[in-house]
Amino acid sequence: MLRQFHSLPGLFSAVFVVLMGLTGAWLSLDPALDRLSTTVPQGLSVAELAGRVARHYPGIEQIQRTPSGTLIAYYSEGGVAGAARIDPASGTAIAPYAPSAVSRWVKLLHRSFLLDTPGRVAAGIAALAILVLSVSGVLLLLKRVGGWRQLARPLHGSRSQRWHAEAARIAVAGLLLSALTGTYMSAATFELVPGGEHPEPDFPAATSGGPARPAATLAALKATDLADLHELVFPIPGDPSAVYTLRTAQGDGYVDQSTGELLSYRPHGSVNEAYALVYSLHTGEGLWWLGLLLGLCALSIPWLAATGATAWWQRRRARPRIRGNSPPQSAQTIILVGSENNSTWGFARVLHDALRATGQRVHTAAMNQLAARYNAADKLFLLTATYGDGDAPASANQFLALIERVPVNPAIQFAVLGFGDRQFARFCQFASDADAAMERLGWRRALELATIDRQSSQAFAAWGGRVGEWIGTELRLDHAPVHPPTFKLVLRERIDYGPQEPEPSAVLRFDAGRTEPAGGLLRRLFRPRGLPHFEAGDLVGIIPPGSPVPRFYSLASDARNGVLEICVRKQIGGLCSSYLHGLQPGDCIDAFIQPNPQFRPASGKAPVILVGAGTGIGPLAGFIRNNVGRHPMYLYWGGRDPATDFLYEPELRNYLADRRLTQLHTAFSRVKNGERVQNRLIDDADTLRQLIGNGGQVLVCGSSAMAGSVRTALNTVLAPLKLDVHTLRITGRYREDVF
Ligand SMILES: Cc1cc2nc3c(=O)[nH]c(=O)nc-3n(C[C@H](O)[C@H](O)[C@H](O)COP(=O)(O)O)c2cc1C
Repeated sequence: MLRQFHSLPGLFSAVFVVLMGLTGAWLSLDPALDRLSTTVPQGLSVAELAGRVARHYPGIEQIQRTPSGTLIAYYSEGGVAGAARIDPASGTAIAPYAPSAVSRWVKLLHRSFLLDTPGRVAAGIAALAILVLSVSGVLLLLKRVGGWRQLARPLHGSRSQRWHAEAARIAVAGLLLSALTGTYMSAATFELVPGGEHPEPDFPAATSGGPARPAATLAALKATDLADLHELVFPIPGDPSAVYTLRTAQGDGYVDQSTGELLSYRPHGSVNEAYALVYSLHTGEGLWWLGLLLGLCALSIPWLAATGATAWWQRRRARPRIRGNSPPQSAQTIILVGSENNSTWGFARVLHDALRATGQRVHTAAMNQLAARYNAADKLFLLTATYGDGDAPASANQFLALIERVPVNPAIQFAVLGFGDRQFARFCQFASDADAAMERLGWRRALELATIDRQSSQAFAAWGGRVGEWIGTELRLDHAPVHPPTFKLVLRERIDYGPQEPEPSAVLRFDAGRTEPAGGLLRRLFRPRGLPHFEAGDLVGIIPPGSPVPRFYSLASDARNGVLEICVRKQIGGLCSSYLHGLQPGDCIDAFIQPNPQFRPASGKAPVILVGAGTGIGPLAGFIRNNVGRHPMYLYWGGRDPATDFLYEPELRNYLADRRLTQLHTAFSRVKNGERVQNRLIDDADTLRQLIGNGGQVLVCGSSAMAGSVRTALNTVLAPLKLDVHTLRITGRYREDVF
């Protein structure tokens, strides 16, 4: 909901908002340039200045002082009107005054998109849109990092998400201020709120009528500090009833040209003063440094628009489409889905369509969208995958907290179907947790928890039979697995480790098998032809011959590295790993990319602690390879035997030499006094405490057994800091990619 509240105004107003940001940034330079070309004299009175100017310009009509302190004299000479910027020290001209036509045009563009009144309305709406975007953006950011105190925390997510949030984090205070003041000023233009206009003082009924005396001698002008001056209008020469008009920061009045007395005066009200402050805060006039800061923040708007639109598009593309989705309050059946990589949505869609075909009104949504009430529902299905090491998938990661707060609905009966993979130690653990929570809270169970291993269509159809018995209608659930479109990869290189061993490992490097751009800059700028976008830590899905179900491998390279690299151990009896190990250079495979934005080093300079075992080193090696900023990175890795499976050994030595890797700690289990990676963590406890105490984050990749031992070891290491893995995990500083 909050995300929609952020995305929709952003998408609708993008062009206007970007235009406003760019023009605002341009205009922010004016006060600073003005200030640079102006000397502000201390202790000079308006009388002294007026005297000096009048000496050089006998036909002086008016002196204006801009908020930055620039003095402009308007005069007439031989019947010709002129204007000049004045040096306050001498009263002479510094240069003729001619406001920049470009600045005027940019100001008009900023205020009204050059469209007069309709444009002013549009500009007001654009300012309001920036306000809404800033407020909703801050709320989203806080939700993402876990509260105010975590605001500076490293960010995770896809590249566009991180770039968007990173820029927003820096610029949001400035954007909020500009948007708030801009919205107020627009509202004041249309008299929706009090503005800056103030009533003129009453024109004096009578003047002394005496002869005009030099401005420099007039008491009221002597008593006014130049720093307070807005405008001084000189009397028409030869008219004894004419007066000086004096406008200052505090109020406006008329001054007798003979006695120098202040004849009438009207101080500005607090509303005028507040508006003047709003104006300064928005334009930077009188506060040039603030203007420049706001201008820099405004420059982030095009960047935020581009990265925000990309993130929105990526999310939209990944979103499953459900036909005939009834609103939650009128649906008889509710299907809630827990999914990370979308395949569970495919199963949910089949169930949704089959139930609709029986005449039911069905509502399907993510488990995180659990509603507080379902007025018409009597059936609730939870279809959920499990991720990490028995954790919730992305679309269900708030479900267990949400269900605690929702009142139990006795009219509804529930059934949970878990999707998982028996290769994982905690098979369908999250489905089991969700099922147990429902039961504990008192929801009525219709079917026992059922599980589906590796997206088996047969098991799903069989479960459909049980659902049919429950609802008293035959239900056919025919699920044909749909994968994202695949692309071809050609094996270019393989590096074998321990080929004589029963379970050898190999680093496999693929490319798209097409001509690549010439080397050097071109190659660095453009992705090699044919490879889609991916980053180290994403997953590549490979469908082995003889199975409809893809197997996923963590990527050890970034598309810009020019290859798609994975590190694979051959499992005894493993269909896909045997297939991959059987490939020779030149052989082709079909693959697709599954983004895994959770598993990336966060942005920023905080130390990164990489922990892995076996082929879990793949994505970690990719992170180190791409650590071109030389941020501190520490690798703890466990293998079996340095003679046969020291994966990436030469690369790691190079990375240590060129400082992409700060320290390397290895442990080997199949040597004399063999050790595992968790032993290294305990050995290095002091360093780890220091790194994590300094905001370091931990990324773990490997088997679930190893991940469990690493958690235990790190909990021991962190105990003196009163920290644990759970706390790090909920603040996004502990991430696992477990297989
Ligand atoms: C990184 C990763 C971790 C996984 N962890 C588990 C797990 O702990 N337990 C389990 O039963 N299945 C696990 N799985 C398997 C998924 O739950 C299973 O493939 C599911 O069908 C994916 O559904 P989805 O595409 O809707 O996310 C994992 C899969 C991946 C890629």
